Amino acid sequence: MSFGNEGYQTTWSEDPGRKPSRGPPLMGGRCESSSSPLSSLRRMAPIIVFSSLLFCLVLYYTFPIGAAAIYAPSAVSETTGLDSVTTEAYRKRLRIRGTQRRLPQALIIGVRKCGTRALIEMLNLHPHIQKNGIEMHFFDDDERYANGLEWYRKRMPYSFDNQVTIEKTPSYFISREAPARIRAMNETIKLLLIVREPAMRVLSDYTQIMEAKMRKGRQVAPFHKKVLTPDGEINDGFKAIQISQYAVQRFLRLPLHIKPDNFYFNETKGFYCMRNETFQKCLADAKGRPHPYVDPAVMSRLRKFFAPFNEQFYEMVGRNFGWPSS
Ligand SMILES: Nc1ncnc2c1ncn2[C@@H]1O[C@H](COP(=O)(O)OS(=O)(=O)O)[C@@H](OP(=O)(O)O)[C@H]1O
Repeated sequence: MSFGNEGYQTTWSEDPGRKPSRGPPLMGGRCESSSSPLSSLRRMAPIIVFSSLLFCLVLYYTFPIGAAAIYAPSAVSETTGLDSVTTEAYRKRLRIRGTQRRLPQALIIGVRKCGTRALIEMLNLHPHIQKNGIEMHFFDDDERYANGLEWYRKRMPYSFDNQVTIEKTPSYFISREAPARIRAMNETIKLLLIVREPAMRVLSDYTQIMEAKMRKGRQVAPFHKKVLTPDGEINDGFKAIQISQYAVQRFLRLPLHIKPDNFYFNETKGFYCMRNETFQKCLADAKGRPHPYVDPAVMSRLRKFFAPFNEQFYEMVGRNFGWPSS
């Protein structure tokens, strides 16, 4: 082949799959151009693309989330070491490198119907928190407890070592066995207790029980018949009333992260809902059910009954919640 345009074009025209290039060749005819860096690169291109694809596939199937962790290092949060992709993947319980399942370092131990779900969901906005989504009933259920701590640990979500794993089971608060068992696991564990005006908590508890029974087509005694005895005394044999007689305490010592902006009031729902950069959510309809109408005199009776217990509780936690006493 000759140098110049002609030779160059001839070279390409021998390969009908390639388009002729405009202008002169960089280096003479076929033989010479095939040894140029550019044409070597051209020949190598399919091999490079194929090898890269193969490499990505191997990487993807070996470390499904590893690829996401490598991708976007610039988006990694300074405080958490997590980027939004890995956080999201993490929340879906996929394992990423550097994570493992850990025993909880904090527990929401109650109180039932006092906003325990709202509390765990709101805490979970903090990137140093990793919640366990379901109530484990590990410390208050003999059969589950007999499975051992390793069984419990394996049911916890994956977390980084700078994250606090948290679980909520409100009935730990009313279990005789749970305190000693929790202490045996970790005597420095943080316990969180959320409380609510006790008479209203009883009504909330009753509403849930009532709804569950009605769903099964069963009869439900009206509220006043559950909370008062036939001679008008407080029925303190009613479990919901026993649960509302509080005691215990709190705290986590985490860097400040969750801010007022993370909450907004939803007029329709009548409750605060949550949001961050990537999502917003309200709790499901089972939270914040409309309560049945109750004679105010019955609520007043309940409040009088709870008043001395509340005083003891205020003293114990060093805070007066100012709940009504009539
Ligand atoms: N943000 C937000 N959204 C919805 N609901 C909220 C919220 N904050 C607190 N609450 C109150 O939470 C009550 C339910 O409490 P729990 O989650 O502890 O219930 S449970 O024990 O897990 O069944 C639920 O009780 P009811 O109103 O009686 O349904 C709510 O009053």
